[in-house]
Amino acid sequence: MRFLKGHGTENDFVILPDPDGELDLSAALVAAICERRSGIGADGVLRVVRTKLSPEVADQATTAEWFMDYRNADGSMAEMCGNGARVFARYLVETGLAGGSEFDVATRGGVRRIRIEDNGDVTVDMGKPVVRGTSVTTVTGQEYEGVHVDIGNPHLACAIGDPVAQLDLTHQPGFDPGVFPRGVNIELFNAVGASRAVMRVYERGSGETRSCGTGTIATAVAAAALSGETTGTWTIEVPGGTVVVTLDEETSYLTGPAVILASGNLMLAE
Ligand SMILES: N[C@@H](CCC[C@H](N)C(=O)O)C(=O)O
Repeated sequence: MRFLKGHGTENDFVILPDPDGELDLSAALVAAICERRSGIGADGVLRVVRTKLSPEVADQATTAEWFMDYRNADGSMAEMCGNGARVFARYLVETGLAGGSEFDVATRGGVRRIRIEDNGDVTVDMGKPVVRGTSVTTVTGQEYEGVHVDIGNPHLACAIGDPVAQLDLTHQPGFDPGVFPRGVNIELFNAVGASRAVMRVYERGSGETRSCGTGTIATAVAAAALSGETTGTWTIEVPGGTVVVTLDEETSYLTGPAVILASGNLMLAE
């Protein structure tokens, strides 16, 4: 099985080209691939398959030729992955499967418009984030309140007073399963000045990662809300780098680098 490895601000992915939809990608195989010692190691898998051959998103095939079939490191499926979409787009461009500076990609969360910037960064139109109220998380016994943001997938973005660098995120933070029956991605951030935040994240299905694109959108929404705003441009610093989030009346945009760094042949059993 051919594979590539890539990352977006160190949120890392194994890419599996499967244009004709022949791969039976079980949760166990995904978890084995993502395992950092006995596998290749990654936060998730991006299967590249023709949209028209993927019944769950076939209705998107009129605009998006390629479907980003995203899986978390534990093998679970997610609706959307912002950094994954940037890396997926980089793969399509580098292999000639997509041309021009703008094109669409199919995802479980709907069609996402991609723009390749002049400096090589990739921008994803992430759609309009929906705020669904507030909830709380518990990290090493400390409770933090946050904003429940839906950006295709569920997030709880919490502005905290403690420095995020000092948090212990080696264990699953607590959350209310009544509010998040399918689990939740939890962002903890410190707002720095008027339009900057420092964020860490504990992702559903992957644990702590060094960046989360959808999480940076949720953080921008929560950070903006602190000053009573719903629009603006936010720079979000994550352990793996920096991304820019723009919120406007209609939608949100995620901009940042995306890198393909290796390719090879995977010999794990299919
Ligand atoms: N890292 C991603 C989000 C991946 C999905 C998430 N773990 C979930 O289960 O919802 C991103 O960059 O958005």
